[in-house]
Amino acid sequence: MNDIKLAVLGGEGVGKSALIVRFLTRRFIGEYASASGKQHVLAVCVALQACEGKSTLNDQIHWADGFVVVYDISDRSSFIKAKAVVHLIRELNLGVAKRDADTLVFLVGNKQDLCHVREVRREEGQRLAAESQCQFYELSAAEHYQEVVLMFSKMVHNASLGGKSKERRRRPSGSKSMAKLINNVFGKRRKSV
Ligand SMILES: Nc1nc2c(ncn2[C@@H]2O[C@H](COP(=O)(O)OP(=O)(O)OP(=O)(O)O)[C@@H](O)[C@H]2O)c(=O)[nH]1
Repeated sequence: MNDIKLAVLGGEGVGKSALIVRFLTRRFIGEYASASGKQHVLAVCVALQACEGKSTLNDQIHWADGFVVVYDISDRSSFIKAKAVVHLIRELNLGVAKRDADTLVFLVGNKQDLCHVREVRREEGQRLAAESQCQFYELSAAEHYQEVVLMFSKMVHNASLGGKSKERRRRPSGSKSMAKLINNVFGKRRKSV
């Protein structure tokens, strides 16, 4: 079995859990279910209260094979947070595959169904993604099942080609202890599926 570990990052209430639940269960709000198939995907969802320090972030999320940074298009403050996180990931050189720099960090503008109260223009998301060498998605966990699945499937695929999983599997620290560490650092509830 090939384990893929994804860190889903973003401000509070941007829809991190909703996206993960959509991907794993097809439901918008529903029960959590285990992923089946050859690959086991662990998605650790972290709500960022304040911008964490460089070394702290590096110490705590370097284990991830891929990063999904989420903001809510109807909440500008969540975009500012996402921007800070993306910059930090880039500064720390996390999520850089040898093949392509942009394969392992995705910037996701969620809640597209709320575009009538939009605070972040699509172009702003696109620009940030282009500047930071991320892939950009704007979608809705509430309404766009296919797009959510496509986005995560692409990330899982990219991460499985990243080659970091193999190296990491030899490390003594497992995902459970890492998740615990994240909880300590961010001091926030964590959901893992
Ligand atoms: N309209 C709309 N609401 C959404 C969407 N995704 C999530 N929500 C709602 O946004 C709220 C927060 O969603 P969560 O998935 O709990 O967000 P989170 O980022 O995991 O939140 P924290 O655990 O607090 O960090 C819930 O009320 C969801 O129903 C979406 O695509 N559209």
